[in-house]
Amino acid sequence: MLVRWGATIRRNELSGEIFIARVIHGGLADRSGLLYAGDRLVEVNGQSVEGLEPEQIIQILARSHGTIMFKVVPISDRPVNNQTTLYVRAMADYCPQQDPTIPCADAGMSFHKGDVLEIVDQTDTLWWQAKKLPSTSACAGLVPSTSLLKRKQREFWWSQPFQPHTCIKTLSTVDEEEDMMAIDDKCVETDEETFESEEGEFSRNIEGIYLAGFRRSLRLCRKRSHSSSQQQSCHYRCPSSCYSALANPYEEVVRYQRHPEDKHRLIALVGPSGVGVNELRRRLIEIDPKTFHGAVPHTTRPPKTYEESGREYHFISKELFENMVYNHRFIEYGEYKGNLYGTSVDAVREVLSGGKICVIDIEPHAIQAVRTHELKAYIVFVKPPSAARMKQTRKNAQLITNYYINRPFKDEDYQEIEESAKKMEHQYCQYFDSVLMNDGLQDSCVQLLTIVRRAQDEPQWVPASWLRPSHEP
Ligand SMILES: Nc1ncnc2c1ncn2[C@@H]1O[C@H](COP(=O)(O)OP(=O)(O)OP(=O)(O)O)[C@@H](O)[C@H]1O
Repeated sequence: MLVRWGATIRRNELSGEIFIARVIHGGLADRSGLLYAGDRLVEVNGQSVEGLEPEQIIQILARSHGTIMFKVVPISDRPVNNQTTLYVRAMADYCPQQDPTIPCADAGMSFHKGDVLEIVDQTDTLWWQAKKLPSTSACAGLVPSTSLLKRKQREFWWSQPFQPHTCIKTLSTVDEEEDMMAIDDKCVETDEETFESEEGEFSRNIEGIYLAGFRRSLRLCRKRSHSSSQQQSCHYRCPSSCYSALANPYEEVVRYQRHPEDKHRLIALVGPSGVGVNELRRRLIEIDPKTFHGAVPHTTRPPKTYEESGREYHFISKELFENMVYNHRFIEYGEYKGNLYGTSVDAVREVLSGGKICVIDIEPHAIQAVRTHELKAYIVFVKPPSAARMKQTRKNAQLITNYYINRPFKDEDYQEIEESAKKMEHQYCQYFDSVLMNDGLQDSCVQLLTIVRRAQDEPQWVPASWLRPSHEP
């Protein structure tokens, strides 16, 4: 292996001859244009390599200074390089140092979930050559091909001891059970009536525009359905994360820039419960309600006297709701106190068709439902600062939990938010287009505005399938 010179060698076990195994794209050998994969190595610096082991040749090279002379017998049919460059997003982590099967660990390139890789050479069916973008290095590194990485993932997966999967937990479900025993009168225990009469802040009417999608019952239904399903298997709850990662270690991506006349991209905020996703979303819409809008959710509960269908909710029958579920019309849905609630693709479409930017918040398992050719969702992960920092900044903040609305934060909440964020990031970071740390609220709002503008107006990597409309998603 001649990494420093940008090539690797192999020994033919039958003939004992040494061949150039591969030339690393952008390396010295490649740039010289003199060495090709398949060339037979005869001499190095005038010394015959006949009968030598590859390791002995490496030692000769290591002792060499200045110019190095290779004498080779060129391969008769030099391959014509007619490959097109492929861009992919890594859906898995890879570390060559931990891979005993890589032909040359030093020539390998590590990557993490979410990294965008430029695949510059796919000649070898097992080992591709790639650069990590943005790249400052001219030289590519070895990465496993799709088929090889899939195989590795499958082997790794099967070698793991069975662990019942625990989905990311909704805030304070266990503590709240205890709280039920000793109701803190500073908090308000949640019941449907309380919620429906306490909607004020969340459905505020500004300049004649309703802030849709902030209803507490909707948020609670999400928490309830989340906590009640924690015993369900991983495959049922989050097929988007574990299983599809096994199936697609790389996702082909292309550069996409929205044409000013195209519909806006959906902005989907994801974050651990309590981190401030709704606060940020609400503030964004309040800053510019003519530009930003939430999606009006659907529910099967009957409307209150002051509610209008299509404003607070789309009020529909259970039968119709179930039909929409059956036809995959919901991005997310759940049940709360016998009523169904959900955010539909149609509700998002309505906002986008009106020329506005639709901003919603979703649970991470719903990310796949918005990563479609039509919605072209831009995913912003809202990340908490450290627990210590949250303790300083969230003194007046209030939580909506399974059992209470507007409960002040406790120390355990900060820890839970921090841990939940770590799990979320670990499991879903490959889908995050931006990460926003919600430290100071003012700052976070400014950052979110910048992120949203960038998402709409600047080129971004998106799944290649989005630009091939016939291949949804
Ligand atoms: N950066 C911040 N600094 C101080 N307080 C904040 C900040 N961000 C949010 N808060 C406050 O924290 C509380 C929880 O925020 P929010 O309701 O937006 O949580 P969430 O992430 O939407 O969680 P959930 O989905 O469980 O309701 C609110 O009182 C909100 O005003």
